[in-house]
Amino acid sequence: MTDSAYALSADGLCKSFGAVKVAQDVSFRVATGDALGIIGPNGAGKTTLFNLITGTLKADSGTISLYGKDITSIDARSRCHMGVARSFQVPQPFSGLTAYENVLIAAAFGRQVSEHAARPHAAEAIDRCGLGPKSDVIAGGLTLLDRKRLELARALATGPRLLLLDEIAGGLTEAECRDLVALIREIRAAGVTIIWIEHVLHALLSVVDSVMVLDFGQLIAQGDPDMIMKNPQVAAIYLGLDTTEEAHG
Ligand SMILES: Nc1ncnc2c1ncn2[C@@H]1O[C@H](COP(=O)(O)OP(=O)(O)OP(=O)(O)O)[C@@H](O)[C@H]1O
Repeated sequence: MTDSAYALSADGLCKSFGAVKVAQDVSFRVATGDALGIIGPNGAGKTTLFNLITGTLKADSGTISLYGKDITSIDARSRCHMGVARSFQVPQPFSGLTAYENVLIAAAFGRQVSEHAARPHAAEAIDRCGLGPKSDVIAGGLTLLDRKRLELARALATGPRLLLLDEIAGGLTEAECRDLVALIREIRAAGVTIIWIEHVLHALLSVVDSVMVLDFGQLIAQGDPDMIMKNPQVAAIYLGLDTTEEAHG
């Protein structure tokens, strides 16, 4: 595949906070239209990787390309305008504004258009995420599921080509989780490339084409979800299971 066939290419990303290495020579690619899952224990560096991709953090070394274009030295705002959007692990709406106003601001900012021109995009994102009946509700008063939907709606309103989801299923009931998975599938089917960090494995595995595993900032495995979940190193590190012969012996 040519470089531009990849929505995202990361090569040799390194990032440290003082002595703590949170990204250690991380390299991976996501083909356009694919969905990649990222798993790993708490503190493995997953969210940091998102911050490096969105540009809110600068890598110490390594490069990031979006559709074949090197964006390593491009700032976060420009990356957003180029089609990179994210949801946050803890929803971060403007809590005093309505759901619609939150999405409208995202649409105007992400698309670099006037408030007037942003309105149809905001309305579409609100509807797509099932927030139509709640559009006039103050964001701070929304339920957890609706705040997660609002996170998605705000990201979608920017018109993303690459959508980064950070633990969006956490804290939801089974039924809410199913709704969210259906919505993410729809977004993906519309051609948006997805990278999804998630601890709720059954939700993640029902959507993604491949999974990569981070531990202490290192990419320790990547590939087909079934193969990854059977990988003894992944079981030992991620699930805390000892799968060695001795453990069974
Ligand atoms: N801005 C920062 N300054 C210093 N240390 C940081 C900063 N951001 C993250 N860290 C540290 O980097 C490590 C990786 O954090 P990160 O949030 O990327 O992990 P994570 O895999 O997303 O974890 P979780 O699953 O708990 O969300 C942690 O030890 C964290 O405390």
